[in-house]
Amino acid sequence: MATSTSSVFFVINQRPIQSPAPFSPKSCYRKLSFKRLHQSHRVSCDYSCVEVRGVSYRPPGTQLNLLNEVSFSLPEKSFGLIFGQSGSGKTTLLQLLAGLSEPTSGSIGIQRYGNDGNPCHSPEPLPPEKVGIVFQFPERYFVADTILNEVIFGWPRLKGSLQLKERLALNLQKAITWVGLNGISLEKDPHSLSGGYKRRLALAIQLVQVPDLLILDEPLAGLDWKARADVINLLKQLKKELTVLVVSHDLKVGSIIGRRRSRIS
Ligand SMILES: Nc1ncnc2c1ncn2[C@@H]1O[C@H](COP(=O)(O)OP(=O)(O)OP(=O)(O)O)[C@@H](O)[C@H]1O
Repeated sequence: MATSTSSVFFVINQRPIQSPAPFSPKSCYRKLSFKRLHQSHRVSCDYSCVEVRGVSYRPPGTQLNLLNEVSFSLPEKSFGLIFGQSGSGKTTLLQLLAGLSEPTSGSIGIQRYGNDGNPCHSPEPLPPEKVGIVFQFPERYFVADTILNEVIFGWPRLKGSLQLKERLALNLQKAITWVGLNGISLEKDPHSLSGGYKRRLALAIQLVQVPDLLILDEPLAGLDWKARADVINLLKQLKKELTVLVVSHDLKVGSIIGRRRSRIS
Protein backbone atom coordinates (compact mmCIF):
# COMPACT_ATOMS: atom_id res chain seq x y z
CA MET A 1 0.00 0.00 0.00
CA ALA A 2 1.56 3.28 -1.00
CA THR A 3 0.31 6.27 0.85
CA SER A 4 1.96 9.54 1.50
CA THR A 5 1.11 12.23 3.96
CA SER A 6 -1.10 14.67 2.16
CA SER A 7 -3.12 17.63 3.24
CA VAL A 8 -6.62 18.22 1.96
CA PHE A 9 -8.56 21.36 2.72
CA PHE A 10 -12.29 21.78 2.39
CA VAL A 11 -14.46 24.80 2.88
CA ILE A 12 -18.04 24.51 4.07
CA ASN A 13 -20.15 27.55 3.41
CA GLN A 14 -23.85 26.86 3.69
CA ARG A 15 -26.42 28.26 6.04
CA PRO A 16 -29.50 26.13 6.64
CA ILE A 17 -32.70 27.36 5.07
CA GLN A 18 -36.16 26.66 6.41
CA SER A 19 -38.54 25.34 3.81
CA PRO A 20 -42.14 24.23 4.19
CA ALA A 21 -41.91 22.34 0.90
CA PRO A 22 -41.30 18.58 0.74
CA PHE A 23 -37.67 17.50 0.96
CA SER A 24 -35.89 18.43 -2.22
CA PRO A 25 -32.22 19.13 -1.59
CA LYS A 26 -31.51 20.63 -4.97
CA SER A 27 -34.38 23.05 -4.99
CA CYS A 28 -34.86 24.04 -1.38
CA TYR A 29 -31.46 24.88 -0.08
CA ARG A 30 -28.56 27.03 -0.96
CA LYS A 31 -25.57 25.25 -2.32
CA LEU A 32 -23.27 23.68 0.23
CA SER A 33 -19.84 23.29 -1.16
CA PHE A 34 -16.65 21.67 -0.07
CA LYS A 35 -13.85 23.05 -2.16
CA ARG A 36 -10.64 21.16 -2.23
CA LEU A 37 -7.96 23.76 -1.81
CA HIS A 38 -4.81 21.77 -1.84
CA GLN A 39 -3.64 18.21 -2.06
CA SER A 40 0.11 17.93 -1.92
CA HIS A 41 0.46 14.32 -3.11
CA ARG A 42 -1.59 11.93 -5.20
CA VAL A 43 -1.55 8.34 -4.06
CA SER A 44 -0.44 6.15 -6.92
CA CYS A 45 -1.34 2.56 -6.08
CA ASP A 46 -3.55 0.45 -3.82
CA TYR A 47 -5.10 2.72 -1.21
CA SER A 48 -8.36 3.59 0.47
CA CYS A 49 -10.30 6.77 1.10
CA VAL A 50 -12.98 7.87 3.51
CA GLU A 51 -15.66 8.90 1.06
CA VAL A 52 -18.64 11.12 1.68
CA ARG A 53 -21.00 10.96 -1.27
CA GLY A 54 -23.97 13.25 -1.78
CA VAL A 55 -24.73 13.50 1.92
CA SER A 56 -27.73 15.58 2.96
CA TYR A 57 -29.03 15.90 6.48
CA ARG A 58 -32.31 17.17 7.81
CA PRO A 59 -32.99 16.71 11.54
CA PRO A 60 -35.99 14.43 12.12
CA GLY A 61 -39.28 16.30 12.37
CA THR A 62 -37.96 19.47 10.74
CA GLN A 63 -38.01 20.98 7.26
CA LEU A 64 -34.50 22.30 7.76
CA ASN A 65 -31.77 20.88 5.59
CA LEU A 66 -28.50 21.46 7.42
CA LEU A 67 -26.33 19.76 4.78
CA ASN A 68 -27.08 19.46 1.10
CA GLU A 69 -25.33 16.87 -1.08
CA VAL A 70 -21.91 17.11 0.49
CA SER A 71 -19.23 15.04 -1.23
CA PHE A 72 -15.54 14.71 -0.51
CA SER A 73 -12.84 12.10 -0.36
CA LEU A 74 -10.06 11.87 2.21
CA PRO A 75 -7.20 9.45 1.41
CA GLU A 76 -5.92 7.30 4.25
CA LYS A 77 -3.03 8.74 6.24
CA SER A 78 -3.77 12.23 5.13
CA PHE A 79 -4.78 15.35 6.97
CA GLY A 80 -8.08 17.04 6.12
CA LEU A 81 -9.30 20.37 7.34
CA ILE A 82 -12.96 21.29 7.12
CA PHE A 83 -13.09 25.01 7.44
CA GLY A 84 -16.28 27.02 7.80
CA GLN A 85 -17.85 29.89 9.63
CA SER A 86 -19.98 29.41 12.70
CA GLY A 87 -23.29 27.77 11.78
CA SER A 88 -22.05 26.43 8.44
CA GLY A 89 -22.70 22.80 9.38
CA LYS A 90 -19.28 21.56 10.55
CA THR A 91 -20.49 19.92 13.74
CA THR A 92 -23.47 18.40 11.92
CA LEU A 93 -21.10 16.82 9.43
CA LEU A 94 -18.74 15.38 12.03
CA GLN A 95 -21.70 13.91 13.92
CA LEU A 96 -22.66 12.07 10.73
CA LEU A 97 -19.08 10.89 10.21
CA ALA A 98 -18.96 9.62 13.79
CA GLY A 99 -22.24 7.74 13.34
CA LEU A 100 -24.02 9.85 15.96
CA SER A 101 -26.74 10.59 13.41
CA GLU A 102 -27.72 9.10 10.05
CA PRO A 103 -27.62 11.00 6.75
CA THR A 104 -31.06 11.73 5.31
CA SER A 105 -29.59 10.73 1.96
CA GLY A 106 -26.18 9.89 0.56
CA SER A 107 -23.51 7.65 2.01
CA ILE A 108 -20.36 7.65 4.13
CA GLY A 109 -17.93 4.77 3.74
CA ILE A 110 -14.45 3.47 2.99
CA GLN A 111 -13.63 2.99 -0.67
CA ARG A 112 -10.61 0.98 -1.74
CA TYR A 113 -8.86 1.65 -5.04
CA GLY A 114 -6.52 -0.49 -7.08
CA ASN A 115 -3.26 0.40 -8.77
CA ASP A 116 -5.21 1.66 -11.76
CA GLY A 117 -7.12 4.16 -9.62
CA ASN A 118 -10.41 2.32 -10.10
CA PRO A 119 -12.55 1.21 -7.15
CA CYS A 120 -11.86 -2.42 -6.17
CA HIS A 121 -15.36 -3.09 -4.92
CA SER A 122 -18.35 -1.35 -3.37
CA PRO A 123 -17.60 1.02 -0.49
CA GLU A 124 -17.59 -0.53 2.99
CA PRO A 125 -19.41 1.16 5.85
CA LEU A 126 -17.37 3.26 8.27
CA PRO A 127 -18.28 1.67 11.63
CA PRO A 128 -18.78 4.20 14.46
CA GLU A 129 -16.31 2.27 16.65
CA LYS A 130 -13.60 2.92 14.03
CA VAL A 131 -14.07 6.68 14.25
CA GLY A 132 -12.34 8.51 17.10
CA ILE A 133 -13.70 11.92 17.87
CA VAL A 134 -12.28 14.60 20.14
CA PHE A 135 -14.91 17.22 20.77
CA GLN A 136 -14.26 20.85 21.58
CA PHE A 137 -12.79 21.41 25.07
CA PRO A 138 -12.50 17.66 25.82
CA GLU A 139 -10.85 18.38 29.18
CA ARG A 140 -14.19 19.68 30.46
CA TYR A 141 -15.47 16.12 30.36
CA PHE A 142 -12.63 14.46 32.28
CA VAL A 143 -14.19 12.47 35.08
CA ALA A 144 -11.43 10.37 36.64
CA ASP A 145 -8.88 11.19 39.32
CA THR A 146 -5.89 9.69 37.49
CA ILE A 147 -4.67 9.70 33.90
CA LEU A 148 -4.91 5.91 33.81
CA ASN A 149 -8.51 5.87 35.03
CA GLU A 150 -9.40 8.57 32.53
CA VAL A 151 -8.05 6.52 29.63
CA ILE A 152 -9.76 3.29 30.70
CA PHE A 153 -13.01 4.93 31.85
CA GLY A 154 -15.00 3.78 28.81
CA TRP A 155 -13.51 0.31 28.57
CA PRO A 156 -15.94 -2.61 28.61
CA ARG A 157 -16.84 -3.81 32.09
CA LEU A 158 -18.83 -6.84 30.99
CA LYS A 159 -17.63 -10.37 31.67
CA GLY A 160 -16.21 -12.21 28.70
CA SER A 161 -14.48 -9.24 27.16
CA LEU A 162 -11.03 -10.18 28.45
CA GLN A 163 -9.59 -10.48 24.98
CA LEU A 164 -10.76 -7.00 24.10
CA LYS A 165 -9.35 -5.63 27.36
CA GLU A 166 -6.00 -7.26 26.64
CA ARG A 167 -5.91 -5.67 23.22
CA LEU A 168 -6.84 -2.29 24.68
CA ALA A 169 -4.14 -2.65 27.35
CA LEU A 170 -1.54 -3.28 24.65
CA ASN A 171 -2.76 -0.24 22.75
CA LEU A 172 -2.71 1.88 25.90
CA GLN A 173 1.05 2.06 26.15
CA LYS A 174 1.36 2.78 22.45
CA ALA A 175 -1.19 5.60 22.64
CA ILE A 176 0.43 7.14 25.72
CA THR A 177 3.81 7.10 23.97
CA TRP A 178 2.28 8.37 20.73
CA VAL A 179 0.98 11.54 22.36
CA GLY A 180 4.10 12.08 24.46
CA LEU A 181 2.58 11.37 27.88
CA ASN A 182 5.00 8.54 28.62
CA GLY A 183 7.20 10.72 30.82
CA ILE A 184 4.26 11.53 33.09
CA SER A 185 2.95 9.35 35.91
CA LEU A 186 -0.34 7.68 35.02
CA GLU A 187 -1.35 8.31 38.66
CA LYS A 188 -1.31 12.06 38.10
CA ASP A 189 -4.61 13.93 38.28
CA PRO A 190 -5.61 14.78 34.68
CA HIS A 191 -6.99 18.12 35.85
CA SER A 192 -3.48 19.13 36.96
CA LEU A 193 -2.03 18.79 33.43
CA SER A 194 -1.29 21.85 31.29
CA GLY A 195 -3.80 22.81 28.58
CA GLY A 196 -1.76 21.21 25.81
CA TYR A 197 -1.24 18.00 27.78
CA LYS A 198 -4.93 17.75 28.57
CA ARG A 199 -5.55 17.75 24.81
CA ARG A 200 -2.85 15.09 24.44
CA LEU A 201 -4.68 12.96 26.98
CA ALA A 202 -7.98 13.43 25.14
CA LEU A 203 -6.23 12.21 21.98
CA ALA A 204 -4.71 9.21 23.75
CA ILE A 205 -8.18 8.12 24.91
CA GLN A 206 -9.26 7.94 21.25
CA LEU A 207 -6.00 6.47 19.95
CA VAL A 208 -6.29 3.41 22.19
CA GLN A 209 -9.08 2.25 19.87
CA VAL A 210 -6.79 2.71 16.81
CA PRO A 211 -9.44 4.56 14.80
CA ASP A 212 -9.61 4.43 10.99
CA LEU A 213 -10.55 8.10 11.13
CA LEU A 214 -9.63 10.55 13.88
CA ILE A 215 -11.77 13.69 13.99
CA LEU A 216 -10.88 16.75 16.03
CA ASP A 217 -13.37 19.56 16.54
CA GLU A 218 -11.59 22.89 17.03
CA PRO A 219 -8.46 21.31 18.59
CA LEU A 220 -6.82 24.66 19.35
CA ALA A 221 -9.86 26.36 20.88
CA GLY A 222 -9.17 28.06 24.20
CA LEU A 223 -5.44 27.25 24.29
CA ASP A 224 -2.65 29.75 24.91
CA TRP A 225 0.21 30.07 22.40
CA LYS A 226 2.37 27.49 24.14
CA ALA A 227 -0.38 24.88 24.30
CA ARG A 228 -1.35 25.62 20.69
CA ALA A 229 2.24 24.97 19.59
CA ASP A 230 2.21 21.78 21.64
CA VAL A 231 -0.97 20.46 20.02
CA ILE A 232 0.16 21.53 16.53
CA ASN A 233 3.41 19.58 16.97
CA LEU A 234 1.43 16.55 18.02
CA LEU A 235 -0.92 16.80 15.05
CA LYS A 236 2.07 17.07 12.74
CA GLN A 237 3.23 13.70 14.09
CA LEU A 238 -0.20 12.08 14.03
CA LYS A 239 -0.90 12.97 10.42
CA LYS A 240 2.01 10.74 9.39
CA GLU A 241 0.31 7.70 10.93
CA LEU A 242 -3.42 8.27 10.81
CA THR A 243 -6.24 9.68 8.75
CA VAL A 244 -7.01 12.90 10.58
CA LEU A 245 -9.87 15.29 9.94
CA VAL A 246 -9.89 18.61 11.74
CA VAL A 247 -13.00 20.76 11.87
CA SER A 248 -12.29 24.41 12.52
CA HIS A 249 -13.18 27.99 11.79
CA ASP A 250 -9.50 28.83 12.34
CA LEU A 251 -7.60 28.68 9.04
CA LYS A 252 -4.33 28.93 10.97
CA VAL A 253 -4.78 25.25 11.82
CA GLY A 254 -4.47 24.39 8.14
CA SER A 255 -1.74 26.86 7.35
CA ILE A 256 0.45 25.48 10.11
CA ILE A 257 -0.19 21.81 9.59
CA GLY A 258 -0.39 21.84 5.79
CA ARG A 259 2.78 21.96 3.80
CA ARG A 260 1.79 25.22 2.18
CA ARG A 261 -1.21 27.39 1.74
CA SER A 262 -3.10 27.42 -1.50
CA ARG A 263 -5.39 30.11 -2.72
CA ILE A 264 -9.05 29.30 -2.23
CA SER A 265 -10.50 28.62 -5.67
N1 LIG B 1 -31.25 19.64 15.45
C1 LIG B 1 -31.25 20.84 14.82
N2 LIG B 1 -32.41 21.40 14.44
C2 LIG B 1 -32.42 22.57 13.81
N3 LIG B 1 -31.32 23.29 13.54
C3 LIG B 1 -30.15 22.80 13.90
C4 LIG B 1 -30.04 21.54 14.57
N4 LIG B 1 -28.73 21.31 14.81
C5 LIG B 1 -28.06 22.37 14.30
N5 LIG B 1 -28.90 23.26 13.77
C6 LIG B 1 -28.54 24.51 13.07
O1 LIG B 1 -27.77 24.13 11.93
C7 LIG B 1 -26.74 25.06 11.68
C8 LIG B 1 -25.41 24.35 11.60
O2 LIG B 1 -25.05 23.92 12.93
P1 LIG B 1 -23.62 23.32 13.24
O3 LIG B 1 -23.55 23.17 14.72
O4 LIG B 1 -23.40 22.11 12.41
O5 LIG B 1 -22.67 24.49 12.72
P2 LIG B 1 -21.11 24.70 12.98
O6 LIG B 1 -20.52 25.04 11.65
O7 LIG B 1 -20.53 23.53 13.69
O8 LIG B 1 -21.09 25.96 13.94
P3 LIG B 1 -20.04 26.35 15.12
O9 LIG B 1 -18.73 26.63 14.45
O10 LIG B 1 -20.65 27.59 15.71
O11 LIG B 1 -19.99 25.20 16.08
C9 LIG B 1 -26.83 26.10 12.78
O12 LIG B 1 -27.54 27.21 12.26
C10 LIG B 1 -27.63 25.40 13.87
O13 LIG B 1 -28.36 26.34 14.62
